[in-house]
Amino acid sequence: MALVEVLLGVAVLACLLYYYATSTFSHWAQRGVPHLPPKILFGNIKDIVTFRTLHVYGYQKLYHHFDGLPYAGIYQMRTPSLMLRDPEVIKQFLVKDFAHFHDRGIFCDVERDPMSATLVNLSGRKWRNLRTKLTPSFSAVKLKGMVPLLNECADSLVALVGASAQDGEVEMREVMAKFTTDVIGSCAFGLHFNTLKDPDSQFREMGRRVFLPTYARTATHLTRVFFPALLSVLHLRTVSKEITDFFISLVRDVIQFREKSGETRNDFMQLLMQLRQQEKADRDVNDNVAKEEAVVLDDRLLTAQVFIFFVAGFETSSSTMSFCVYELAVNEHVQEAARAEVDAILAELDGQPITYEHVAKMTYIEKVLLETMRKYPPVPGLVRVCTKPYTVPGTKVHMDVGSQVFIPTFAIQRDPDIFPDPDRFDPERFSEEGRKTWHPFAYLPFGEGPRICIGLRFAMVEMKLGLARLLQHYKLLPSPSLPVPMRFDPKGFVLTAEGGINLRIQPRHSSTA
Ligand code: HEM
Repeated sequence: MALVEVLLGVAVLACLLYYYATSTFSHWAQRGVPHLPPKILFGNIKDIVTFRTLHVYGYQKLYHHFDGLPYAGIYQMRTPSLMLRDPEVIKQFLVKDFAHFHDRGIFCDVERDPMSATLVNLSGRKWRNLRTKLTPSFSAVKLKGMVPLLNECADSLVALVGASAQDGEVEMREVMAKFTTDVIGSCAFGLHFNTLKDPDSQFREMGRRVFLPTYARTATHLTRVFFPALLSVLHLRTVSKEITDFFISLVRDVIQFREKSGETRNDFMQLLMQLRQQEKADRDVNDNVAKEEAVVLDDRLLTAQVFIFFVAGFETSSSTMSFCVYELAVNEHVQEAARAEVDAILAELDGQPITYEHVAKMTYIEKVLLETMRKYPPVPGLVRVCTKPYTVPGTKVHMDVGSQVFIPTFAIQRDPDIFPDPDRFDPERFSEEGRKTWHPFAYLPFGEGPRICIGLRFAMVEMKLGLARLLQHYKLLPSPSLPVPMRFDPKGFVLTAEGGINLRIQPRHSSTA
């Protein structure tokens, strides 16, 4: 009898599990949206979830399965997701109908996971409110003030490349990670330290831990996107307690130091501290913002924003710069053209440090970076959730609140029908003429619409300046061990070159040898 009960229990549990795993699988058929038959538990992304295929290639395969269609339905495990393909449709969702899709649907639990209340994760009015507050910190005027800090970091970059060359070879991924850590440390956290000179700095170590490519981390990211509720049920944190505590105490120390010493600096920390003070003054005068809409820039929220500048800004820029030097090394003519531009600008400066205005003149280097991000978008896909019931224009496809939209950036930017010969590295795709050949919404490395990357301009200045200084001092050549074409690390959530980017470095002037 007991055995029968146990078997019955197991059978009921199995049925419930089966129901849970498949209950969403009629979603696209009911709406008449083209789709592929999903597999139990995995939907259409089994090869991605089981790490048999790198995520970008997995989505690229799905994308091409629906060639010729403006959109298609996919199942990301059991979550139905509308995959947008046509740039005009993408524009419709990201810009014209933004009011229906302003959130990413990412788990955010301020109490348990204080670092989760970031501009990237927040939703609705809270996001809007915070975005409005933070936007002025990224204005051209503010960035201009940060160029001297960037110049200091670029000096260290040049020195580090020279110092780390072993038998003339340097692993550039690590060097670029140190440079962008230094930049964020200086411009966001207001630190006077130098990771480039001190390879074991704790700050760099924390950066390494946040981004260490592991299967577990990729699995947590996937859970966060596709099963946000599970994170909460399992009491999982997106950022470990150790890392959270490190950043909270770091920010607290910097704030206390500045408040006590009266020291100021042209960095994001200062701008956020000013914002906090301004906000406090406004609150004292005017207390009429509805509570649920208000975002009060207290120490926790301030720390979370500085932290997200680090998370969103460090790996993305470092990965772009690494892929960029890779392409410059294997495309010598592009490198020479970029160097000619740098030399001409430096000649104008006659030994003075590079200014914001001179960075703006680096139009060829800009094209090189844009082409790098076409081939290697650091964020290879965009996600939105429906926040207000929606019907896809000109169709009967109805979307409920909470349903997901996915834009496969990597696949679109490597689609040969949009960017012919997509593996060829050609900065001229971004010339005035080149730009006329593709739809602006087919190029999305920074996203688009009101939720576009807030750090776009900062990242471009940082990367242009760093590259210009490298080209000023070194010739970059492929080392014999450099894989051509590029191979990606299968464990990475962000695109990472497998085995690093080893380049041969030839100093142009004896002083940098
Ligand atoms: C090469 C460098 C970078 C790339 C490729 C990049 C890419 C992106 C992308 C694709 C998004 C999502 C946009 C969307 O959903 O439409 C994003 C959002 C964001 N990025 Fe960046 N990013 C870079 C650098 C930075 C830097 C340097 C910072 C800060 C200093 C930063 C801060 C943010 C923030 C806070 C958001 C969330 C914006 C919002 O939801 O309102 N990013 N970025």
